Amino acid sequence: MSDILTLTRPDDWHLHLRDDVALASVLPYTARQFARAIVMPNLRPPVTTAAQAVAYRERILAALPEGLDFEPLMTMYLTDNTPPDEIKRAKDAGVVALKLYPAGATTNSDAGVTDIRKTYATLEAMQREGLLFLVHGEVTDADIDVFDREAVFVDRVMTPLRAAMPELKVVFEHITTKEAAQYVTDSDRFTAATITPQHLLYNRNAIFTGGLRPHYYCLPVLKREEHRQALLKAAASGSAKFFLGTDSAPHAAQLKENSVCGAGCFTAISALELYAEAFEGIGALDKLDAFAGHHGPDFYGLPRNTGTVTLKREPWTLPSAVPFGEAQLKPLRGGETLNWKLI
Ligand SMILES: NC(=O)N[C@@H](CC(=O)O)C(=O)O
Ligand SMILES: [Zn+2]
Ligand SMILES: [Zn+2]
Repeated sequence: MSDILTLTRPDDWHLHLRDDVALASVLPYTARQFARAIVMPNLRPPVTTAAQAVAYRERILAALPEGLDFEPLMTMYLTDNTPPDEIKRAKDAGVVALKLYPAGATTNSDAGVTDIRKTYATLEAMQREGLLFLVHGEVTDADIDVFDREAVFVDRVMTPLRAAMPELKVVFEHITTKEAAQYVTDSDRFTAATITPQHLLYNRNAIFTGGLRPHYYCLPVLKREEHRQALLKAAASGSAKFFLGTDSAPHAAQLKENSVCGAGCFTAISALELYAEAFEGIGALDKLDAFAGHHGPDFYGLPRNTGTVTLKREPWTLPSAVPFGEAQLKPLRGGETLNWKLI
């Protein structure tokens, strides 16, 4: 059993960096591990135009500490009213993808899409221009059980969408169920998925162990053990359709530990260590390099990174809280021991 793990320098294909002082607080954690990240556009107000994406990119680069080499890959927030002609401007501005937030599905999704068919002309423009479509895959109907929202999304939205837009590259973000893993496995080369560390490491019991644990609450919510097993199998299958996307989603601790707790787990501080633990747990450490460093750039049509990062088997204790502007941020697993350490 080796105590050193050298990986192709990875990218994070799903990341929330927020803005202003929050951005400055969390960006260094990502930039020390990852060469690039797909930056989510669910700011308040959301990043809905190419010009806003360019301005956000500038703010990220301005917040990047000296000496860290990191490239933010920008996305835009799709609304019912995103004009098809904004897609050309997006492409010219270097935007790589648009994001679907079904209205009401998750954090800052109130400006999201109310009916995907309203956006088809814009999706057609994306298909033409080669922009990717990133999907928060949950239906929002109040009569659908929160644990079933992803599986229902597969039938009600994904299947018709793929039929209508067969050559649009779609990333089913942060998948959490065996239904989604199966759907992506069975689909053609235009569909892929990201998987978070928390959905590989935990089932829904983690939210309820000894009391309600807000820092394990994200959306889509953690599922039953059989789903976690299906995700592990997909991630370690070697299939190029599955790749790393942390969905690291910082929320101030006082807002997580509240009568209404926002959805999101902060994992950027120890992302690679968490993935290493998950892959090692099923004896698949040899599959981590391709999952973290190859499949993402290949699907996006970008070059793989040339550098490497190294993890060492060395127990260390994750801080229980870190600064988040004036507030505090509590990492997933904060205060606990991790077995791998990025060096
Ligand atoms: N995953 C989450 O629970 N939260 C994300 C939004 C998202 O990715 O759905 C956030 O922005 O906080
Ligand atoms: Zn989401
Ligand atoms: Zn997210």
